[in-house]
Amino acid sequence: MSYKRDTKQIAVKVKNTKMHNLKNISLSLPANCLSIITGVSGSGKSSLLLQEIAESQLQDSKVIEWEKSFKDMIIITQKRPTRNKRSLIATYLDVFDEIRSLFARESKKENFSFSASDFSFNAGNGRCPNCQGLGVIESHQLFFENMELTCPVCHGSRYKDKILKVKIDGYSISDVLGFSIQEAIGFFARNGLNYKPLTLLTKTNLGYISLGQGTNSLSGGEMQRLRLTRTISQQKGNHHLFILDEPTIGMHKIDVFHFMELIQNLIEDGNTFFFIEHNLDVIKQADYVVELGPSGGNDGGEIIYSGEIGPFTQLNTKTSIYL
Ligand SMILES: Nc1ncnc2c1ncn2[C@@H]1O[C@H](COP(=O)(O)OP(=O)(O)OP(=O)(O)O)[C@@H](O)[C@H]1O
Repeated sequence: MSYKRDTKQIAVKVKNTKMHNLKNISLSLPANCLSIITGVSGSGKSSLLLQEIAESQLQDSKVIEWEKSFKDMIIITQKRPTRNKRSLIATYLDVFDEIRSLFARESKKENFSFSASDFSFNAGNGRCPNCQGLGVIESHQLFFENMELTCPVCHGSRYKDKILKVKIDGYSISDVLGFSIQEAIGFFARNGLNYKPLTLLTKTNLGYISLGQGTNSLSGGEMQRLRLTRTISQQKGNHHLFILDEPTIGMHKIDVFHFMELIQNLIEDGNTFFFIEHNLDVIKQADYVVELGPSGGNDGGEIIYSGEIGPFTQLNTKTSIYL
């Protein structure tokens, strides 16, 4: 079923907010559409969307009235969720357990008889004892920041040699962690693993990152797209509200195009998106726009425009003039 866009179908009403620099403003945002909050730096976008609206799910708010109930509200900001060195793309997407079980089954065929936990690099008997499965060791410098050096025992593979002898299609588990997402799809498909989260990731143009890359090494924009992918692949059904903070930051024009295709498809499926966004290619694709301004700080916090995208493109605001 494909949902019809109707900006008159209200998701949330904001009444007289004075959060930070916001000047007692009221507005509403539609359900089942893409709404974009834009405006110059410091105009109050985060105060409105990330604080006033998003935080109303955590506490009662006199200012926020939800007109539509969503199954879930998923807020994805620029903040990194974890600095955990052991969080990899594969573990973050919940696909690593399946890989480990596959290798454990293969080891039995080859009479090694390893268990899935032997293929863990976080614990167990299979990981390299020198680096505890990190593949790197930290070199402590007196005057400089600590440096990470490739582990001299496992040479970065994270595992003991006996674990690396188990191969599928000629690849060890360490080789599989070295696959890019794009390469891993073929391996997953051939071996009956769930490759849906990987194909979804390629739609957000992250097909180039590797399964074994640490999530702490991703940029803010990459991390948001990874979190979006994980959230979508874990969700059953639709009718979710997604709040994203400049998701296309750092993306090339062509990447933005593909990313927006994914977002538009998710809206067709019945989801609602609120973005903070400056990217003109994205703003053009919005159904509904709110521009805050006219400037930052105390000189901001007013509504310059709030309504459908069509009339907005005819105006001469600081944003619409470039559309
Ligand atoms: N916790 C806070 N307490 C007091 N003032 C705040 C707080 N957070 C933000 N502000 C102020 O409110 C104003 C709007 O900030 P906000 O972060 O909402 O702007 P923004 O439009 O999202 O900016 P940017 O595009 O630079 O992220 C700024 O003047 C900011 O200094």
